[in-house]
Amino acid sequence: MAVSVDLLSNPVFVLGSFLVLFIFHNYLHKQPQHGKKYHPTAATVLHLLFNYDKLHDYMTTLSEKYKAYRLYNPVHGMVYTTDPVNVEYILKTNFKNYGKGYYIRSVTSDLLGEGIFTVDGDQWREQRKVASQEFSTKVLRDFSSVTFRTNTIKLGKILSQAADSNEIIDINDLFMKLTMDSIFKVGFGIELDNLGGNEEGVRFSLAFDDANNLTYKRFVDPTWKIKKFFNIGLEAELKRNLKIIDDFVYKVIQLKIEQMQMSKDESLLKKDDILSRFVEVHHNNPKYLRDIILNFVLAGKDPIAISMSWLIYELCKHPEIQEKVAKEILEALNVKSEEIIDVVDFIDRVTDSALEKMPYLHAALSESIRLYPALPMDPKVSFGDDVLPDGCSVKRGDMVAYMPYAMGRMKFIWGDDALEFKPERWLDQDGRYRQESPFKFTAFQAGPRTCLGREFAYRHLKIIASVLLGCFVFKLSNEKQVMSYRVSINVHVEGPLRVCVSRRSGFQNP
Ligand code: HEM
Repeated sequence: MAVSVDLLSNPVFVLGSFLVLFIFHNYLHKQPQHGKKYHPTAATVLHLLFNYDKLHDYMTTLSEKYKAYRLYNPVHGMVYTTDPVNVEYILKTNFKNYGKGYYIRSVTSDLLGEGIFTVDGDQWREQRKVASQEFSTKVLRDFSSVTFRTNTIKLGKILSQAADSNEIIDINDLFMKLTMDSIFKVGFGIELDNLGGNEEGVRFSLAFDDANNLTYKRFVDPTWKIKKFFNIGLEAELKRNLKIIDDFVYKVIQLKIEQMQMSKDESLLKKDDILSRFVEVHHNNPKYLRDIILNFVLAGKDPIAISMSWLIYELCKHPEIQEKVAKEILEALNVKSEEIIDVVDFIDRVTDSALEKMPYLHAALSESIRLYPALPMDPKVSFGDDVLPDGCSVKRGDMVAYMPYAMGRMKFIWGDDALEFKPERWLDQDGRYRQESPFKFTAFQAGPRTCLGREFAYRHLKIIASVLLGCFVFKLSNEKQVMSYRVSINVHVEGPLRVCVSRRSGFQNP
């Protein structure tokens, strides 16, 4: 056993074996197989490991050559596509044939259990039904808006102090804390207070982020199961993080169950948060509640923080666009240039109807999500043999992934200016926001499994952005800084995003 683990850790052995298999595989696939056609094999799964730090740019480069291609993997076939026609087929037309399957579930289930992100079939349908009902309730809408407003005020105050003291701040770190606090409050009715520096909250958040990254690494490491078995390397690290996460989450669940059981007067018990409503029905199943919590945190926290960070980064790189966004916000909120206002007064004006008068902000958000989609690559498993609309075959058990990150950079989809940050591409001649086909703009997925939180996400992004951009001007502390991303389940900003903030005229100390 020890010998095989040593060999698996030896890059020369692993690379050599792959090269031999790769050449053999290429030879086989060049032979006609009962008239079937397969996508060209562009590289091997090991190339993903070697290019891990710039994984999505690497996949984009391959996508510039082929709209769909295979990566050689001895375990199962891997097909990657940026072709909207294939994407529509996988996500909608033949939805039944493509799902998470055993492979994706086995990679993600230590972290996400049997939550909505890992299951298929009836299990998925049931959870989707309950979650859709939750998302459509007025209670959730109102409670989440209040929570995001309250936490945005906290963030506004931190930025005010930074503006007064000319302090450089890491806005990415603040967004991660803001969204963790907000999602925890909406999901579980608990003040985590990451923004205020609560130690336990910060510890949980770090463990969650690390577990998220380590889980993603499994997709490119064919030896992860062996490492898990021997509890070595990254798998040992993942196990430590999962323990921190589980200890914390089970404590939250226990507390919630006790609170609900102790409350004598049912009518006084507040059940605004999502966990309270699930506890009513599933209080005997803490594992199920744990999975719901973690899937909800994964769904809601990172995508909002990430989208805000990339938006601020792009607006720092394009100060003229930042001014245009701010002008629209101030007009929509009816803030006069001579008016003196603080963050609390400001947020009172950010009503739903005011947010609807901000199509340019909406466009700027879509533009940064197009270029930096929270989920850069989304793999599905083919449940049966199939032929994609481009005429190429996939076999039962093959993984077929569409790639929102690479798709956002394809000239054949967005035109020659695909790489430019240009909110105008989302507006019609009259300046009204124009929806794109979900099979071209795939950041929220599409078809029956489309993101359930899309409307929720835009509303919260617009609340945060309208307050921050209406009250402050942002600049990169180092204007030459070029941000890169960290590879994980979500496409995070790599490292700190250091910015300087100054007040807009008329905006005063709260
Ligand atoms: C910019 C923000 C967001 C983006 C880009 C985004 C993107 C996505 C994507 C790509 C999926 C499909 C994932 C998969 O294949 O497993 C998804 C699913 C989902 N999203 Fe979002 N999301 C965002 C925000 C949110 C928020 C804030 C929530 C809720 C709080 C949410 C709730 C969900 C849920 C419940 C699903 C699972 C749908 C299903 O499998 O039926 N999302 N989202």
